[in-house]
Amino acid sequence: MADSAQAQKLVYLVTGGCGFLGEHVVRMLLQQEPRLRELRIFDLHLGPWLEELKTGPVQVTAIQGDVTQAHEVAAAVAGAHVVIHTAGLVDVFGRASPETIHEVNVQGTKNVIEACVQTGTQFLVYTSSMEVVGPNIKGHPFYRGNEDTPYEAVHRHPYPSSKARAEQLVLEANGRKVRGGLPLVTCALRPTGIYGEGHQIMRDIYYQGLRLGGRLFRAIPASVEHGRVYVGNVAWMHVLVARELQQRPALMGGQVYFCYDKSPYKSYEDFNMEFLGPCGLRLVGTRPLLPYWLLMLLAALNALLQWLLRPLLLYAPLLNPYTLAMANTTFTVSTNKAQRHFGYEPLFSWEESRTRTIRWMQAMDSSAQ
Ligand SMILES: NC(=O)C1=CN([C@@H]2O[C@H](COP(=O)(O)OP(=O)(O)OC[C@H]3O[C@@H](n4cnc5c(N)ncnc54)[C@H](O)[C@@H]3O)[C@@H](O)[C@H]2O)C=CC1
Ligand SMILES: C[C@H](CCCC(C)(C)O)[C@H]1CC[C@H]2[C@@H]3[C@H](O)CC4=CC(=O)CC[C@]4(C)[C@H]3CC[C@]12C
Repeated sequence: MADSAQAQKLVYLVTGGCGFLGEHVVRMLLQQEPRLRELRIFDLHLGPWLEELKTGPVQVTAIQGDVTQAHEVAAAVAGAHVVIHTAGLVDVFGRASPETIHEVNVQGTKNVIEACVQTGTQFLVYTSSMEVVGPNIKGHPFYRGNEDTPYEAVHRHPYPSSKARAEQLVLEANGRKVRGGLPLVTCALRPTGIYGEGHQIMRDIYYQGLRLGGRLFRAIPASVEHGRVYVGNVAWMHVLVARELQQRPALMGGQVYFCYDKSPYKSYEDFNMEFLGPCGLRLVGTRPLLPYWLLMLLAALNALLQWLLRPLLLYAPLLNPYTLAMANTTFTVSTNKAQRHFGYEPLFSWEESRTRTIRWMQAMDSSAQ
């Protein structure tokens, strides 16, 4: 009876709800969360697609706001039962300054936590990242690891450092008393590299391939495995974890969960070819065409150029020392913790995830022509 008493009673807030992952979380909540009364979508930039959601049975409230502004966050959080905090500055290309990345990812998360405490919101789900673990600066492989696998997590880059600090703050906040006296229940989800409809980096690589006459050149050995997970499954995990956190706070509060599904273990480039291949692109070479030291040199040159050109223009290519190290270090996850703790099974099979992603890329292609 508890469930029917709660029917259509809950208010959810999704920060970053207009981003790549955020949009999938929003749509998944509307499809899969029957207890939803109101869905608040908080983002710096609101998408026009939100309008089409406003005609359904759930009240959809779009809030244009900035997570770095505590008062804007508090106003959005007030009265929400659950907050899913996906907003973040995802930048490993040097587009934003380290201070800005820290401000959005760390201060923004502090603001969300404080808003929950002050306004009495009891459940907080944080979108963390595999990057809070690694790959580390020493390039140690993480091979089919799980949440308990020992690994020396050492970061220097602002993005993983900020995600790690934000995750720590969220986990430490578990158990704090919120307004009204109930304990805050928090947990963090750590996606590996997300792919699927709307993935900007995949789009960039696709257009890069087109500019190179339909070819991409292998830079990374096929033996280096990189963990990937389909955006629909990451979204589903967020919906499920938010629901189950309310049922099993003692088990799930303060926990971290990797996001995983049945996507195959492959190198970053070979995995991308699962989608780029059917769109007409070819990966040239069975081995890297350039030796690693030369790639490292080019990456360093890109970093230097970025620094030199900064006063004039933003030069932010895909290749830099950090992205090269990321792509060139094995990092894969093999775990069933989410299944054990809250019954997670991927909603989309690998075949379906692949088909959906290819269909999106082909549609993008035809609309570009
Ligand atoms: N894309 C990936 O492969 C992975 C992403 N993540 C995490 O998932 C979350 C979502 O990432 P994506 O969807 O890929 O990125 P995204 O850039 O597409 O989405 C982030 C959203 O946050 C919003 N946002 C940024 N700064 C904001 C601010 N100051 N105030 C309010 N909203 C702000 C953006 O406008 C955007 O809509 C991030 O927290 C990211 O760290 C974690 C693992 C992998
Ligand atoms: C852009 C990189 C691939 C470049 C290939 C090269 C060097 C040959 O040109 C991407 C390789 C690994 C990606 C990252 C990884 O999937 C983990 C991530 C987790 C996040 O939380 C955010 C995104 C990312 C950092 C992702 C970004 C692109 C790569 C570095």
